[in-house]
Amino acid sequence: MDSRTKGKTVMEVGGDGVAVITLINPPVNSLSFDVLYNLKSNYEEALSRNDVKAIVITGAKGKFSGGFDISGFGEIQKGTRKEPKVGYISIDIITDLLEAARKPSVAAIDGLALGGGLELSMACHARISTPGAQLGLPELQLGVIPGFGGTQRLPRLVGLTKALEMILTSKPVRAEEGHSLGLIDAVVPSAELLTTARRWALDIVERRKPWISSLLKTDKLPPLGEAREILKFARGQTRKQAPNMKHPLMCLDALEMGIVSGPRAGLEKEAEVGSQVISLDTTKGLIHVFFSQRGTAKVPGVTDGGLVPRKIKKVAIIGGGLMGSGIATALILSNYPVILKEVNEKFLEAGIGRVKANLQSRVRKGSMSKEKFEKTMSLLKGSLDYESFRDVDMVIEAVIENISLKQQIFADLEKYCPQHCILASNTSTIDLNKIGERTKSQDRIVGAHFFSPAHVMPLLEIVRTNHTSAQVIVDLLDVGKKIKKTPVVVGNCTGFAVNRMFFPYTQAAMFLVERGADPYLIDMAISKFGMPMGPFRLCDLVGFGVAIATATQFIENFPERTYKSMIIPLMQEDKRAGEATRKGFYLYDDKRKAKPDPELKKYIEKARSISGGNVDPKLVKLSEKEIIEMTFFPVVNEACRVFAEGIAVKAADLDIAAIMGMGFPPYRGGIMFWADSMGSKYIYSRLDEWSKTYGDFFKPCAFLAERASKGAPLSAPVEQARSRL
Ligand SMILES: CCCCC[C@H](O)CC(=O)SCCNC(=O)CCNC(=O)[C@H](O)C(C)(C)COP(=O)(O)OP(=O)(O)OC[C@H]1O[C@@H](n2cnc3c(N)ncnc32)[C@H](O)[C@@H]1OP(=O)(O)O
Ligand SMILES: NC(=O)c1ccc[n+]([C@@H]2O[C@H](COP(=O)([O-])OP(=O)(O)OC[C@H]3O[C@@H](n4cnc5c(N)ncnc54)[C@H](O)[C@@H]3O)[C@@H](O)[C@H]2O)c1
Repeated sequence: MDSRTKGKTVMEVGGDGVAVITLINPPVNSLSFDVLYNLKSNYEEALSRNDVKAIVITGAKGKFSGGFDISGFGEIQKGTRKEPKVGYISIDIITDLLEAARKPSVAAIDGLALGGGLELSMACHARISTPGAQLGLPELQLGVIPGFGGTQRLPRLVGLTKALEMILTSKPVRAEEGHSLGLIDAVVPSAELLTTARRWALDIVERRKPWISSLLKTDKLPPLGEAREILKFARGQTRKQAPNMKHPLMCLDALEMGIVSGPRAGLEKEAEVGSQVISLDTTKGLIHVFFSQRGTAKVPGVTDGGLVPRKIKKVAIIGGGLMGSGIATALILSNYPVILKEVNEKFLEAGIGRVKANLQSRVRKGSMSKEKFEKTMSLLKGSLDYESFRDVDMVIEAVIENISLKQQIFADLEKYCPQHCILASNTSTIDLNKIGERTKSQDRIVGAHFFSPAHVMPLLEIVRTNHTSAQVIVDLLDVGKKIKKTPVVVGNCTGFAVNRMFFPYTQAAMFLVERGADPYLIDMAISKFGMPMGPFRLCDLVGFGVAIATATQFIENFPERTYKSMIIPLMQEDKRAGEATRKGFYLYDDKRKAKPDPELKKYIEKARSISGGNVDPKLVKLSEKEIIEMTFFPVVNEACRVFAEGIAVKAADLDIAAIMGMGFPPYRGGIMFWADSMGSKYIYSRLDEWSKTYGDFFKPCAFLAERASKGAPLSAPVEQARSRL
């Protein structure tokens, strides 16, 4: 393959008169422009050759195609590649050359056919797949729309309702379901895939099998009135679920056009809006997230040294509380045998009970069978001592946040665990060097910071100290992948990356209400921005005990930039400690529904008199934009410090950490990506102005000041920015 080209297709013509065109672009045979243009020329050749009667399209190495090459969108967005004429690939090549050809084609699908991959196969005259193949149109999740005819062909093959479900949820179906839906014509074992597809193609030529153009099918489409009602409902749901995104509605426009005005008009509309969505900010954010998420496991100096992850056969967890039970659940769900250690029978039983409850909720929802539940639970063993730790490969400590207790535990672990055993802590704030102070095992001590609930939240912060060995990080990255977490490797400091970046978020919100802003309007503005909930609702959910313990760490470690509000401690004194006590910033009913509490005013006023601050008329009437800036720019400021100190290797890691650890809206691309969309100069100038009026909590850090002075992006690598400065 030419090193400048990205992928290719090859064509082989058999003695049976079938031309097999294979898509080759590892690792997922994505459809780069090179692959698509090669496919076109192979196709033209196949159509012009007298020895070719029919065509089979397949993918190399057990994968049909993962869709259009996503990096192509980035090239178009950056202007490094000119977008082809609107509709050129979808109409000129896929529809007019391929689907309308005089010779039939069959798609032979192994592994996956996603996005453009499935769309290409839907333009073929039949689809044969192997069992378990994944078929889907996940484009909306990337901020784009199916742009190779998927909005037109999928409803015609599987019906409008199912097509909408597949497109709007981005969820693929398996081959077996695809077969029952009419998307797949036959499911055959892998070894028979190509022979069956060839025979099928020749059968179409001989008219033993129907020659079907998906685009011209109408039998699965509902009558027009009904279709309009279905689309109206889908639009309503989409507006509710994705209020800040335009592309899902634009996708529905293309679907509707095809149903109302016919498939050709639909294809044209799809091509038009498909081209428009590429330049939306939300699309840029989502594509950045796609690559950043896959980049977190690439750690310079760690994963590029040829180290192979060691096999972790057995894991021990110390502490079966909220976190320990969640971590145990995540591990046994991925088939790791786990020992759970607790202080006494009662706590052990409670811990195992929590794991059981986590799994039972899956059984209740129908996502886990009773047999699988029993089998999974059988991987968990309880223990009250360290005897069974003698053959474990990894320990994760998850006891209460108490430094001397953790130090004692690590000293014990050194005695009982084998020498190769990884010693991990789930601490949220404590310096790992201190935890390991009483051991000689610094090279195998690492942070495995899960987020609550640990079996649900997708992020795993892997915290390395200056002594943690690269092998231990590689091992933990592998465990993270196996338990389906996105790992982010960060350095050791108070709060690591996520908690440290986000500590100013709640503090900014407390500051604003003490100066007269309405807490419920703040929560509303932040939810509208796309966070799962606002800072006050979040404090209620986390509980004031945890909130105070965490705030104390930041007050101790970063006193010069911590806003010390008494609102939460005052409420806690009155035994309102958040949702668990049914009273916090909100009042909670039996169904845990939150409602504002007029009593809250009393605590705010008292806190204000303690801090000595005054109501500021400007802050009473903040616009939504101002609320967002005053709560998130301090977060950006702290993220800059985290990046400048090398706690995160790449700014993109902080984006993923913010999205997966705090629920920052993915379509905004993450905290640093979002900040760069506004520019370092602007953020610096706002923080600088507020710090002059309201104090050092808002003071921009040196890194931000430096980048702003040169107009450099915050996310540029640290060295590169230095050399530009
Ligand atoms: C004018 C243009 C119109 C275009 C119209 C068209 O309708 C648009 C599309 O088709 S958009 C693409 C739709 N496809 C997808 O969204 C699939 C995205 N990929 C995935 O979901 C997964 O990668 C997977 C299920 C295909 C494989 O998952 P797995 O866990 O096995 O592996 P990774 O996710 O780690 O991926 C391995 C490497 O492959 C790269 N990659 C995957 N898909 C694509 C792609 N479509 N384009 C480019 N690159 C892709 C991924 O980045 C990984 O790369 P590394 O460098 O990290 O190894
Ligand atoms: N709660 C969160 O949201 C959260 C999130 C991330 C990390 N963390 C961290 O995880 C750790 C645990 O937090 P949690 O919320 O699960 O606490 P928790 O109080 O729910 O559970 C701690 C458990 O540890 C047990 N324990 C205490 N000493 C022990 C010992 N010597 N041997 C075995 N078990 C012992 C206790 O009996 C208790 O069941 C803390 O370090 C915390 O900072 C918490």
